[in-house]
Amino acid sequence: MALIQANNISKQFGGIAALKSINIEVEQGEIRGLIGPNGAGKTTFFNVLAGNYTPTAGTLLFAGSDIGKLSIHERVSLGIVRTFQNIRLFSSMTVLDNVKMGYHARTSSGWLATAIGRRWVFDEEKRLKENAISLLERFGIERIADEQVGNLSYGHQRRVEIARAMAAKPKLLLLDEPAAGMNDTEGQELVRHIRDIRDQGVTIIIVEHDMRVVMSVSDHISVLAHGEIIAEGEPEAIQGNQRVNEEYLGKGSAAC
Ligand SMILES: Nc1ncnc2c1ncn2[C@@H]1O[C@H](COP(=O)(O)OP(=O)(O)OP(=O)(O)O)[C@@H](O)[C@H]1O
Repeated sequence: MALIQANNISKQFGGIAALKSINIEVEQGEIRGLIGPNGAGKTTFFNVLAGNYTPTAGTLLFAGSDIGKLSIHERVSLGIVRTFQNIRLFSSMTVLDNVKMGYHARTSSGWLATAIGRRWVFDEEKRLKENAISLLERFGIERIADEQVGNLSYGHQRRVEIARAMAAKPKLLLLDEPAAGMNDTEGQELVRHIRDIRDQGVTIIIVEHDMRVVMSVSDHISVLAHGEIIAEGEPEAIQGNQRVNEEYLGKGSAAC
C-alpha cells in the first residue's frame, strides 16, 4: 500500500489554479523528488500534505486513512513532518535547544512542562539532551551544538532544521529545498544524510531546484508545471523527457 495517496487534488487561490486535479502515490520507504519551475505548485502541494492548506477538491490518504480533515498538529502526531523553504528555526536559541524542541512536536505538553520544572522533568531533560546530541552527531553538527542558530551559515541551518524534524520521529518527511544555500560538497553530504534517513524507514518527499541533489537522491521524480503533473519516472528517464526539458530542465534550473 502506498504511504501517501493524493487523489485528484486541486487547490484554487481566487482565480489561480495552483494544483489542477493531481494524482501522486508515494510508496513506503521511497525517496520522491518533486521538481518543476517557479510557481508550479510544489510548495502548495507540501502545504496540502502538511495540513497548512485545505484542498479545494480531492482526497488525501496516509497509510490508507483519510487525513484530509486533520489539523497540522494531528498530522505531526501521525508522523508527517516538514521543513520549510524559508528556514523556520528559533534564531536566538542554540542548535541544541532547537533540536530539543523537535522532540516536543509530537506531544502537546513538553516544553511548557519543562519550563514549569517538575521533578521528573530533570530526568526527562537529561534524556532529551542525550537524544538531541546523538542526532546532531548523526548530522555531523555536534561541534556547533551550543552556537546560536542565527549565527550559522544557511547550509548549517538547513542541517539543523532536518535534525529537528527527525527529532519528531517522522514516518513521512517533507523537505522543501533542503539544498538551498549549500555548496556542492554540502549538497553531496545532504544526499548521504537523506539516504541515511530513508534507510531508517522514513519515506521522503523532496522539493528541490538543485538538480545534482534531486537527481542523485530520488528513486522517482514527479514533475509539476502550472499545477499539473507533466511527467513521472526514474531520474534518468526524467532527464531524457522532452516535455520536462522544454518546460523546466532546459530553462536554467541548476545543472545536472
Ligand atoms: N497563499 C497563496 N495565495 C495566493 N496564491 C498563491 C498562494 N500560494 C501560492 N500561490 C500561487 O500558486 C501558484 C503555485 O505556487 P507555489 O508556491 O506552490 O509554487 P512552487 O512550485 O512552490 O514555486 P517555487 O519553486 O517558486 O517555490 C503560484 O502561482 C503562486 O503565486
